[in-house]
Amino acid sequence: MSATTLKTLQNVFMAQSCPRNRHLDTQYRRDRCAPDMCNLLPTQVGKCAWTSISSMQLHHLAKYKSCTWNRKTVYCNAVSATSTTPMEKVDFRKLQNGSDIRGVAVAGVEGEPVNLTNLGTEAIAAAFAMWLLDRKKPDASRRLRVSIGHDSRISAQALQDAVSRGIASAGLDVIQYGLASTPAMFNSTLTVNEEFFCPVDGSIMITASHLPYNRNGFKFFTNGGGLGKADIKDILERATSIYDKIYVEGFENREKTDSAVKKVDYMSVYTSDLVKAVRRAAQDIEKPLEGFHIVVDAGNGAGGFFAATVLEPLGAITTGSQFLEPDGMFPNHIPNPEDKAAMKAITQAVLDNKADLGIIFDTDVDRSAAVDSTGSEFNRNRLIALMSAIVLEEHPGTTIVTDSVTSDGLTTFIEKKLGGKHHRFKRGYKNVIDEAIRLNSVGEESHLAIETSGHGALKENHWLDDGAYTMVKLLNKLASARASGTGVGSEVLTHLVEGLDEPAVAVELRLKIDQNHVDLKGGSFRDYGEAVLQHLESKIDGDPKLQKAPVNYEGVRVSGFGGWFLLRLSLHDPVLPLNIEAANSEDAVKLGLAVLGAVKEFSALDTSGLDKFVQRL
Ligand SMILES: O=P(O)(O)OC[C@H]1O[C@H](O)[C@H](O)[C@@H](O)[C@@H]1O
Repeated sequence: MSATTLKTLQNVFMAQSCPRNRHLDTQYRRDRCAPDMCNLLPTQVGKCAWTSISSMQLHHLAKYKSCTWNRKTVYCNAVSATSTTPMEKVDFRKLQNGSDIRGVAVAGVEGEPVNLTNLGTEAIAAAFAMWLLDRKKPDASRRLRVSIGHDSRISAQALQDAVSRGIASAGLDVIQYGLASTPAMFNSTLTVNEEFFCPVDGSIMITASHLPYNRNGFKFFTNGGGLGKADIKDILERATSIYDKIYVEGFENREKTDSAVKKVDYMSVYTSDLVKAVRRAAQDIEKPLEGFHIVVDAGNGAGGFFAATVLEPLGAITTGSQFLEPDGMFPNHIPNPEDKAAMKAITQAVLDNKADLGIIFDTDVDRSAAVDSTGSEFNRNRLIALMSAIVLEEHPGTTIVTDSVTSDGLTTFIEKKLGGKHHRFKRGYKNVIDEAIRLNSVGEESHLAIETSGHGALKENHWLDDGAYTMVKLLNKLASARASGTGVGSEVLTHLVEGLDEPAVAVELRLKIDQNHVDLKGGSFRDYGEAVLQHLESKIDGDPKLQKAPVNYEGVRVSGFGGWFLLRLSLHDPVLPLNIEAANSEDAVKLGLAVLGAVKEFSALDTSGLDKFVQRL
């Protein structure tokens, strides 16, 4: 049997769907660099220089504009498929997590076997390339190109190589960014800068966001935004076919694919755009944050760049910033603004350093939160309130789209104090962003889509879900207030959220569904969860002290006892998250009891957390 490679397989698929791509792939194979050709001569300016390169290869290289690049930012290396690991069966469907791909990439955690292997990753990347080729045909001047970035996880390098092999196997150009943020990856599909091979046609971020160190995954982008659930399903189906074919035909004689990979310091482009945005907001002052002391906590994720390449060029002092070094074991705290220990760490850093402001990011910098100089958090509803105040100053009356677990006090604040409209939608950053885009398309103006999780996206920033840009909006406010003499320090921000009614009690309890329980009768946890919700709803209908929210897009949201609760299905897990907010513990417990009364007969539901909560009085 002849050796089967991902490349040849890919050619079969491509030849079927796109004959022109087969030509490009042939061309690409001729052009690609053998390992010994990949030493970039540092003295050569303007053009890429190769050692031992044939005139034929040079001819082809010269043909593509993408081979003219800036020596300062580009290096070349080879991606070779050298793994000799036996192939294991992969259930690709299980890797889908909403609009992301997530899996276990590192062995060693009991009960969590690796299901995101290098070979599986190669197949997924090849499948994304095919998906892209179906939507976007390369023109004669260049091949399609895909940028690849990663966060600080310990599996990042191996997966980056595997993704590169998968993309190159389909005949697409690979541009590696190394350590990067998720929003920067999306941004690379929009940037116009040929020196950095931008815009790229597609982009892949290797990240599992705030999940533990052994996980990893992928987010995919085109200039239309992040791929949605249906696209991810499609990619995983394609990956299954690619992988199964190799699995059946054998992989041990697999031909090496020594494709050239370009490496670019794209983060310098992205961060200089952030710096420019703040300067613009402060009447083009070079150092509008001069003298401000701002500490950053990157939680050892990818966000450490923000201190040295955004804040410092703007004049801010960043001493006392912490956990800026990437460390995929996350030794200090989970990089996630929703995590209490993480918020405590940045708050402490602000107080210890007597800083004006603290900024915290999640691992891949699509989420963020802040802390003012007194240690008061701009997180969850308070961050949404602050961002709403800023956006509504710029766009009076606009609609703010949020996730479903936002408080009643936030609605009152946005609508009564700020004069905007609060559209409380579903949980999930993609849901919130897509809803804001939809509202605009039907004539309802919206400029901000933001979640309590710290994900935020603005229309002015291409609906890019960007934790760093969210923080830039706060910096703009600080800088412009000082430039116009209307305020100094983070009081300017604190002042903007005055009047926000915050409940004394706000809890989230996550009730697990045991998927193997007999009560599921072999059905899915989703069906079971829906049955719980339906039952709760019917109980509420008969209770005069409780009122269902007149407009609600997710789960069962109920007002009563001066507070509210929301029980819904988690987007990803076999869990029913329950949020309760009330003015005091007694009322919060009454709300908890109303839920418990309705759900206790569902024996597959673990209500122990709720039991404990209602006994707290
Ligand atoms: O439904 P849950 O389990 O609470 O998770 C919902 C959350 O999942 C992920 O973390 C997404 O990034 C968030 O946008 C979303 O809000």
